[in-house]
Amino acid sequence: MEMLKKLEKTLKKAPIIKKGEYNYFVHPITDGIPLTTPDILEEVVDEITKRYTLDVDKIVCIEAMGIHLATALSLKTRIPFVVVRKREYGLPGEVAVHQTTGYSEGELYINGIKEGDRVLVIDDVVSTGGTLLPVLQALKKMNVEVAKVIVIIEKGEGKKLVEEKTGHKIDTLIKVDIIDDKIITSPPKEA
Ligand SMILES: O=P(O)(O)OC[C@H]1O[C@H](OP(=O)(O)OP(=O)(O)O)[C@H](O)[C@@H]1O
Ligand SMILES: Nc1nc2[nH]cnc2c(=O)[nH]1
Repeated sequence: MEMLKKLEKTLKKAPIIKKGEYNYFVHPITDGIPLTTPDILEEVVDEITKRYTLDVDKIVCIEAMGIHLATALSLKTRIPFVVVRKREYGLPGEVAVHQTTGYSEGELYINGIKEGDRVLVIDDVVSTGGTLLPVLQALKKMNVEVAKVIVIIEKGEGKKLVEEKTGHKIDTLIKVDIIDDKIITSPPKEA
């Protein structure tokens, strides 16, 4: 993980809270607390632009903790971004998506993306896959071309599940395991 020093260092010391039975790590990239420094944001988006060529029309992120990533990436690449919101707008063509995570569930609403758009989907973490999977399935039904899926942190089996169910490769920057209340980081698990 030579390139993602700050991300790795801060993840290793991230606090873990219990949400029911779910072990939830708290980190600036995924929660905006305790402090999201320009350095850590820059390290992440610099690594993304170093590793991947992003020839897409739009960056698609998911509210809430994909928005700062899309913003930083958009400023760097000049590619505009769209937010899949937790709020219904009722705009023509709006598509609702049911999201579930290890600790919550709700609706997400897709606006601003049309058939034929070539997009990058970016999010902060994939854990159960209950957010990314239905979003990718909805975009497929909308005949949107998902050229790339990037998630900063992979945790649990969600990445594998989403790859198997959608056929998309999910590119991640770092893998997190929580074992005996300790955070272990490792390079992404390549399928
Ligand atoms: O793979 P999953 O189990 O779906 O977990 C990943 C999702 O969990 C968080 O979203 P959430 O809506 O919980 O919180 P946020 O509003 O802080 O982004 C995170 O931003 C991911 O979108
Ligand atoms: N910050 C954070 N976000 C999550 N989203 C799904 N799982 C997690 C987690 O463990 N930590």
